[in-house]
Amino acid sequence: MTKVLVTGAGGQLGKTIEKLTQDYANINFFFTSSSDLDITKASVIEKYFKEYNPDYCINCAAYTNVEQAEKEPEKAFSVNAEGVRDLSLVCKEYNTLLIHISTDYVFDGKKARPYTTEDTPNPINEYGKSKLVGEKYIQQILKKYFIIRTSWLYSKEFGKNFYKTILEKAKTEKEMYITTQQTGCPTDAENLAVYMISIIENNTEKYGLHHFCDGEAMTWYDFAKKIILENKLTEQVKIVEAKNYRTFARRPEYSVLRN
Ligand SMILES: NC(=O)C1=CN([C@@H]2O[C@H](COP(=O)(O)OP(=O)(O)OC[C@H]3O[C@@H](n4cnc5c(N)ncnc54)[C@H](OP(=O)(O)O)[C@@H]3O)[C@@H](O)[C@H]2O)C=CC1
Ligand SMILES: Cc1cn([C@H]2C[C@H](O)[C@@H](COP(=O)(O)OP(=O)(O)O[C@H]3O[C@@H](C)C(=O)[C@@H](O)[C@H]3O)O2)c(=O)[nH]c1=O
Repeated sequence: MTKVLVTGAGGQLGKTIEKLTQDYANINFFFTSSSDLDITKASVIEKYFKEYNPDYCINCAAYTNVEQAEKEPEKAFSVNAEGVRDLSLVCKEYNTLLIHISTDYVFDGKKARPYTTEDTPNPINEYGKSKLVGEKYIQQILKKYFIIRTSWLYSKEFGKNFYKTILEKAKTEKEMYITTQQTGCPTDAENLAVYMISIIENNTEKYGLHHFCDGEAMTWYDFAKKIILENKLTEQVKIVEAKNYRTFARRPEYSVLRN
């Protein structure tokens, strides 16, 4: 049996992976949440690896609050950069293959065509900066790894995401103002989870940096309209184009990833 340790498993992606595990009888998953395995505590990481000795570690642990990261960047860096560094060091010690998730927000959004893995990142917010440092640590410490950059992740079931926020807002608001100033690819967490598990199942050796998204580029405004349509709420709520939706963090205007 292949042993897979999943960190940050209480979040959107971790829970999505957990839901799929019954389809993979030859993989033994071990799920840990932030309260069991805190990746900012090196000795705790070490303890879990010693006990479980995993073949793979899927790291879903991250500080993902883009707005809040501007106000407390040190917290974002502690998890997304230093935590990832310490996890990589333990992966090296135990010969565990790390599958790590990164983000489209490592790019500045000035390009007009899909970003490839060859494009130079230049993050414009603290979340993106912290995730990029995390990527660099992995590349420095490990010879073999998978870094999978994805974008605009949503699960209809788990966690906090734009899809669920729009449905929640639709319960109380008649009009919703949604920005047209960013373009990206919404990605269903289930598709990403299946992709990551397929790397393990197939013993894939295409190590390195990869981009994975669902492939249909749109603005957040387009995505909100889609969500409302899909949930048959067009009579109840109107989606209004916003050109100046104010946020604390800057976000890339264009962050479509080329798969
Ligand atoms: N959400 C998105 O739109 C996108 C996400 N990504 C990346 O995908 C990955 C998964 O994101 P997603 O599931 O959506 O995010 P979530 O915020 O839903 O999940 C992240 C999980 O990490 C946990 N966590 C936070 N700090 C620590 C820590 N120190 N040690 C262990 N666990 C910790 C959180 O636990 P707790 O809640 O208890 O703090 C939470 O359960 C992340 O790497 C993220 O950067 C990439 C692109 C898009
Ligand atoms: C709720 C809401 C948001 N917006 C805007 C704000 C922002 O510019 C954009 C997206 O909003 P959110 O804050 O939900 O999304 P955001 O937190 O920016 O999502 C990002 O999360 C991190 C973790 C990633 O890695 C990215 O790929 C991306 O998914 O939509 C509106 O215009 N109207 C609204 O009513």
